[in-house]
Amino acid sequence: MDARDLPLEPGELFSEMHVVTLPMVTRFRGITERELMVVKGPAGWAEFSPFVEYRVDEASQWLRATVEAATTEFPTPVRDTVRINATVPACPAHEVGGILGRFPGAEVVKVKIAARGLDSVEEDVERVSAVLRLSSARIRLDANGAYSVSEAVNAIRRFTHVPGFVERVEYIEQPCARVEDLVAVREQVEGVRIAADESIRKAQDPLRVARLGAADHIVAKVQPLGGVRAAIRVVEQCGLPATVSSALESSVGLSAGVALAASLEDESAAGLGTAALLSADVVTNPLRAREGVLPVGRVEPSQLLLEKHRAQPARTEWWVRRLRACWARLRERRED
Ligand SMILES: O=C(O)CCC(=O)c1ccccc1C(=O)O
Ligand SMILES: [Mg+2]
Repeated sequence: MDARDLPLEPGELFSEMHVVTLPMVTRFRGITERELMVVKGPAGWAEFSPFVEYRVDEASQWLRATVEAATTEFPTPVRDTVRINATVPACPAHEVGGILGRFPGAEVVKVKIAARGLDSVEEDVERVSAVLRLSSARIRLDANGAYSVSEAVNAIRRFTHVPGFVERVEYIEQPCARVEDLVAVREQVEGVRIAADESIRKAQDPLRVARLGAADHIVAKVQPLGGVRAAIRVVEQCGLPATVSSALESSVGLSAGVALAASLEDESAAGLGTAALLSADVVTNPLRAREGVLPVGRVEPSQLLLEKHRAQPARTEWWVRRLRACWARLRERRED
């Protein structure tokens, strides 16, 4: 469904709307609980879960993905399972073994780094060393844009001294926030590929990364890019290899990510194993990888779990207001 065809109110399209608070196994991205909304539309269940600090402008883009999932079938997949990467938060090195144990069979591990910029580089090196020691997987790092150009160059140099790193690294995701800085890092660092995440999903113009030669690889996320089809277009137009990744969604949102990953011609282990970082979900059989792969297909929340994890009334009201504000924003823009 196109924004121009949206009915006046979300309640006219969605027959059910639920807000839940899901506890997490470990702190990730500064949070220990994931608050999100799931809705039921004519084509099935869909998730609406922009992070709580996002404003209407950014959050309404995520709502496009929700509307797509609730009203249309996903594109025909080209494979029926999707390989995932393990995701290691910026945790102390001694926790790495426990985290890796939650992702059996993953052949790639993504490690969060730079929680405090270059100040955390020693802890980051410890964590990366632990990953390389405890698994034989390939490795990806994600700095979430925390470094300046010179900090990125220095940090990357430190990582390349860790035994096994150079041989096993796939890429470093978003070392710096600005696209121009990614270009500079890419020019100054040899032998380590650069991936763009925020520069794709938070950009007015996601194709700028490819035009300026700011990355070797991109990360594609369904909700921030406005849906599975919109994400496929971004990947095609960028012309760069792409990794599909989650926004720390429930299994409902993850299943849309799996639909995207299963639609792309080239497969790259997806960051969609993050149900393993939640200690509860809205479906009875969470989308947890077995032998490193996830199945393609829709999922159905359990009314019991929706009830069990229902958010506090004030938080539910906040989400319903947010949904309506984003809905109004999409309808306003329907002439675009
Ligand atoms: O890609 C993964 O392995 C997991 C998902 C992930 O890292 C993530 C999850 C929520 C918000 C941002 C990010 C990110 O890639 O920066
Ligand atoms: Mg990232």
